Amino acid sequence: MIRVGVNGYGTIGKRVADAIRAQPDMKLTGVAKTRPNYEAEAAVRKGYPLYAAIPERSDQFTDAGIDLAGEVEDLIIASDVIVDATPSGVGEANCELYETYDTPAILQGGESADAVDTSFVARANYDKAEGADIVRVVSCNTTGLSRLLAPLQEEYGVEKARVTLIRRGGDPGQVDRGPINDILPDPVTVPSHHGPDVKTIYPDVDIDTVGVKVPATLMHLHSVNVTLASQPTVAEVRQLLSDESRLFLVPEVAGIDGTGKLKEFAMDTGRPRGDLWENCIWDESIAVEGNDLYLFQSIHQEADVVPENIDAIRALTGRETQEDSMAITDDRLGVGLESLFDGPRRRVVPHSADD
Ligand SMILES: NC(=O)C1=CN([C@@H]2O[C@H](COP(=O)(O)OP(=O)(O)OC[C@H]3O[C@@H](n4cnc5c(N)ncnc54)[C@H](OP(=O)(O)O)[C@@H]3O)[C@@H](O)[C@H]2O)C=CC1
Ligand SMILES: O=C(OP(=O)(O)O)[C@H](O)COP(=O)(O)O
Repeated sequence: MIRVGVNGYGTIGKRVADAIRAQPDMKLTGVAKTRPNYEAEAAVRKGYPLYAAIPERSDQFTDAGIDLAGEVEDLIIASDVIVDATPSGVGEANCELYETYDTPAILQGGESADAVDTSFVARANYDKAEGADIVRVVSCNTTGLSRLLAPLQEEYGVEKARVTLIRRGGDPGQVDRGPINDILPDPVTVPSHHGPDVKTIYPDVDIDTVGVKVPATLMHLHSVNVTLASQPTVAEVRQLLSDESRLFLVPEVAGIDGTGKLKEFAMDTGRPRGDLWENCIWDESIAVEGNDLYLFQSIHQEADVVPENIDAIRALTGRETQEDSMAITDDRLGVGLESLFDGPRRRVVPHSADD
């Protein structure tokens, strides 16, 4: 069993902790938090050993009636791998601690690519993580773009990608973010940072991106144009993309016209927190003009990086091949939604820990 600790139990950390628990080859050693808030309460209820991320605040937990398993250093010592899901910039600062205890760590997309041995997207560059000390699972948008480019690059070749990212202003729980009533070029500079971030995964791909922030919280939306090195038909592109477990082609028959219904659909299927781990590509949007491919895809920013963290754990430890790890992760989480409409119905929610 791979012993995995989660340092930073927030939007991403709590989802990754649940995903670790669903894996047959992983044991969650515990989670580290800075305060005994509602998320700490939920962790205790789930039976996750709780560690004090900031030792000086341990008394806050005791005062709140929460028994700590120790301090964050104890969690690091007890783990083979640490998933760091602390706020942007904190992960990089924590690396010294991980190195002190010679414990490999997985950082998140808010950290700098320069701070890690490699950036990571399972479908794109799984093998690069083997033996690394510090790996970065790239941000939700970069994950979504890299997952889409992978089969296109392999099958047709990508001459140039141009993407407009319509970015949600903040997550539902982030009440200090916006805009509330505006549409902002964000970043106003062109190209945005997303293209260079994709190049940390695919250095040779020519990609330009621009970003916009809107008053939404549920998901991001990408307007994608990829100039291919050949001229497939729409049917060929559709087949290629639908063969990817982490690309969900939203069928016309579903009547899903936006991110609101996508999330409602996810909740209706019983997905924990209404999470969508897959890129959600509108099937009707797939168009080919000569060798130019166009499509819309939505990215659930809180969720799509979760299976990537699980695969990064295995990739780091060299325990499984890319294909086997992704298959285990997808099966244990229930990744893959196509069959809900055109194939045999199957489970699309995580196994429980004792399955
Ligand atoms: N949310 C998103 O859409 C996405 C975020 N990411 C990236 O994931 C990372 C985490 O983001 P997200 O989960 O949204 O952030 P959150 O703020 O939701 O969660 C981070 C958690 O870390 C805890 N924390 C704060 N300081 C420390 C510390 N010093 N040590 C340990 N824990 C600490 C906080 O919990 P508490 O203080 O309660 O203990 C907080 O809940 C960032 O790099 C972000 O860029 C990547 C993809 C998508
Ligand atoms: O959208 C994201 O980052 P990105 O737009 O910089 O790729 C991630 O979801 C993190 O989002 P945030 O940095 O707006 O919280």
